[in-house]
This record gives sequence, structure tokens and C-alpha cells, in this order.
Amino acid sequence: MKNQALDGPKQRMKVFVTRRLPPEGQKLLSKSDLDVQQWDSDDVIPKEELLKGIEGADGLLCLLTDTIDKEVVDAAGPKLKVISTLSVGFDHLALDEIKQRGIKVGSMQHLSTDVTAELAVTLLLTTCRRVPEAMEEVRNGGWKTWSPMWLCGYGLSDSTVGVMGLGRIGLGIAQRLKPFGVKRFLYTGIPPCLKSVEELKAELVSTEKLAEESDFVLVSCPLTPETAGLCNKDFFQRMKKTAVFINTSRGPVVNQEDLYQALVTGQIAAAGLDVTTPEPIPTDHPLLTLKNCVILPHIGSATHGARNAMSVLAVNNLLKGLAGEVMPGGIEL
Ligand SMILES: O=C(O)C(=O)CO
Repeated sequence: MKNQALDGPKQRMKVFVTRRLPPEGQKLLSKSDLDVQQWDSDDVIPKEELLKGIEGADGLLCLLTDTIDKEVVDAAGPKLKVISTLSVGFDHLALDEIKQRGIKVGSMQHLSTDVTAELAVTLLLTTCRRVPEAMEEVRNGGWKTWSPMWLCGYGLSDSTVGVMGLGRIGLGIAQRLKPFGVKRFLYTGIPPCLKSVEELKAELVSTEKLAEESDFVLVSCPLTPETAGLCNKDFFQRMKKTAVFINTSRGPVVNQEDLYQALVTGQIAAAGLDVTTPEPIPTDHPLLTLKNCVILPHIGSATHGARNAMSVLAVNNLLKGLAGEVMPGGIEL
């Protein structure tokens, strides 16, 4: 039998959680034997609270709204072993600093692929068929009669769709769009499954060609130094005047001033954004004055099922990582 007096009581590992979690993840966390300290709020944690809270932590569970930079990992100190993020994207994590310290990182992997692809399709259809504008006309008395060219948009049948970043989500988008009668798929990026690409007869092209030949451009690439600002003046000038642009990845992939100019001058037909820079986009932002721009508040993965499942995976990543086991959503650094 172990001598408790000599060994001392087993110290519980400390984890810091930067937000209230969806119920299923919260329940799992509460059953663990970790010393859980949490920012018990639905609001973003202020940086100074994060710096205080993470001190001496073995693990961190964070959100995409938390910037985990050198200052934060320094404040944590040498015990920090695992960072689990409740997101697919990890552009908010200073990966170099994290890697240098041998900290393991877990994210969502495939978990929110379907719902995010579904939202991208929703946003595309909403934007290309001018749904918010049409609803507004019903409310404000603009609906006078059925009229041949009133509120005409663009349909997907026989179109060319360009997916920038044919990863898991990009592929999910293309697969969902195929039954709408899309004639041709173009893509950039590295597909997760070549067989699916063959089934779609999707063509790997340059970013320029994708811009020039697509009727609908959907951005689903991660934010990296290479993709930041990729959709800029030159990109929009290459697009067709009848083309529709959709971004469900990260705001900074798009130069918003250039997008505004492209929309206001009729360089492109319309845009739908689920992500902006910054988030939230200020309510007086020029893009919000445009009828041909539909903006959603970053709800790509916002279904009850997905968010609960994401929170369970985020907690499991934390538990497994701290136990020295393989994290189900571990990422290669
Ligand atoms: O999981 C992510 O990275 C998101 O952007 C949530 O929709």
C-alpha cells in the first residue's frame, strides 16, 4: 500500500477554460478530476483575465476568439502541456511558440465539416437569389406586382463553381452543390480524397483562372500567410461581372476595401460573407450599406448538434492530451 503521508495528496492538474461551453462538453468537463478554472461567461475573456487565469495551468481550452500568443504561453509557465481549441481553424494560435515549448494542440478536425459546408451552400443560395433583399421588399411595401425582371439573381444550373481550398469543407461544399446541376468545378488547394475529386470531375487550376472562369467563387481555405489578402483588387477584377463571391473561411483572406469597390462598381454581382475583419463587423461599415452584400455573424458551425459535439471533442482532446494519450483531434505541428 502506498504511504499517503510520504507521497502527499495527489495534485490535481489545473486547466483553464476561456468560456462557458455547450452543455455536453461542460457536463463531461465537470465529471473530470481536473482542477477546472473557467471564465464563466458567454463573452470574450479580456486579455488580462486570460493572462491571470492561465498562470500555472497544465491545460488550456480556448476558442477562436482568443489570441494565444507568446505572452499567453509565457504567462502559463512551463507546466502547460496541452491546448485544445473549440474550432477547426487554428490561426489564432502562435504555433511556432507552442511547438517550441512542446505543447500539444487539439482541434476539431472533421467534426464541423458537414454543418459548415451546409452553411456555405445556404449563404450562396441566399446571396445569388437575393433572398434578404426580397424579404425586405415584402416588409417595406416594395412588392407592387409580379414583374419579369424584378429581383432576378443567378442560378446554379449549368454554372461553373470555383472552390478556393478544396479541403474537407470545400469538398463538402462541392458535393452538396453538384445536385444543383453545376456543370464544372474548379478548385485550388489539396483535396482530402482524390476519388471524390474524380467523381466531381473537379479541375485543379490557378487562383487567377479560378477567379476568371467561375460563376460562383466559394472560399474555404485556412488563413495562412499565403492566403491572407488573397482575394484582393486583382482577384475581383478578374472575376465575371455576373459572378457571386462567398467567404466562409476567415475574414482576412479578403481585402474588404477591394471587395467593397468591386461590389459598389458592379465589378462583381454580389457577395456573401460569414466571416469578416474585424468580428463583429462595425455596424457602420460600408459593406453593410450594400444590397448586394449578405453578411452573417460567423455561424458556419452553429447547430446544436455540432456545437455540442465540438465541445465534447475539445474536452476529450484536453483529457487525453493531459493523460499523455493520443488526442482524437490532435494536429501535427
Ligand atoms: O471552427 C472554426 O474554425 C470556425 O470557424 C467555427 O465556425
